Amino acid sequence: MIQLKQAAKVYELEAGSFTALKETDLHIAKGEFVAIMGPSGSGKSTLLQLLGGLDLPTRGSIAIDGVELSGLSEKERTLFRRTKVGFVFQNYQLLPMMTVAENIALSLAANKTPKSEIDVTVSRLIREVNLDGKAASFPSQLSGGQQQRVAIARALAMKPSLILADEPTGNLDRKNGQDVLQLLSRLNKEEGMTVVMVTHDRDAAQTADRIITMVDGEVAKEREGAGAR
Ligand SMILES: Nc1ncnc2c1ncn2[C@@H]1O[C@H](COP(=O)(O)OP(=O)(O)OP(=O)(O)O)[C@@H](O)[C@H]1O
Repeated sequence: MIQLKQAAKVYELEAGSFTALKETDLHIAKGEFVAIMGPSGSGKSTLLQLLGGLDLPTRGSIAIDGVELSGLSEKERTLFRRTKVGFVFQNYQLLPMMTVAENIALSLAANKTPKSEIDVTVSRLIREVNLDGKAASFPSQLSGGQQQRVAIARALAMKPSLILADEPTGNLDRKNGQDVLQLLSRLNKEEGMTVVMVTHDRDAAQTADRIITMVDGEVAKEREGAGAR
């Protein structure tokens, strides 16, 4: 599914260059659930951005489903991202002036999906993330856990094969965090989605099949998570 070969990310700054990710080889199989842990600044978000084609490596290569991302034009990469990858962020990133249904429908509308099809898909997704009755609510009227479930529904709208989540439970209390983890785990186990999640929370990481620990821009440790058992 995802193959990094000697992929590195170097930022050029006025003070000199800074290596956020050292040459990394990494393979993530289709249907795998991987957690990425590590201290602040260790390169977790940098790695996640490369995995989703939000950014390109300065050296080395990254391929998703055999497609070499550096070989795509900016436009092709945007289309690739929009159809293959669902992103979930710590702060949800919902549009405050739009309802739950409108937020979920955004990428479908951008892709010129017919209105009747959008309505059916949005209803199905609202049910799937357990937000029945909230279609017309605005994000500010929802709890953090509910907002994150809207963000997950939005990420699922284009039927991506890969979900990338950056600290999806970071702003949530235990119960809401567990609901979000259960949802990600179900999408992974029952719908075969590949999930890569950055987290600071050891318990959350245990949801995964494999836990990767980054230190100073490199993969320092890999171990099995409870999800694999
Ligand atoms: N656009 C950028 N320009 C310059 N340096 C950057 C840029 N993005 C990230 N960095 C640096 O790269 C390093 C890794 O950042 P990254 O966000 O990947 O870390 P992280 O492990 O996700 O940290 P956190 O847990 O705090 O989110 C940091 O030292 C950061 O300052």
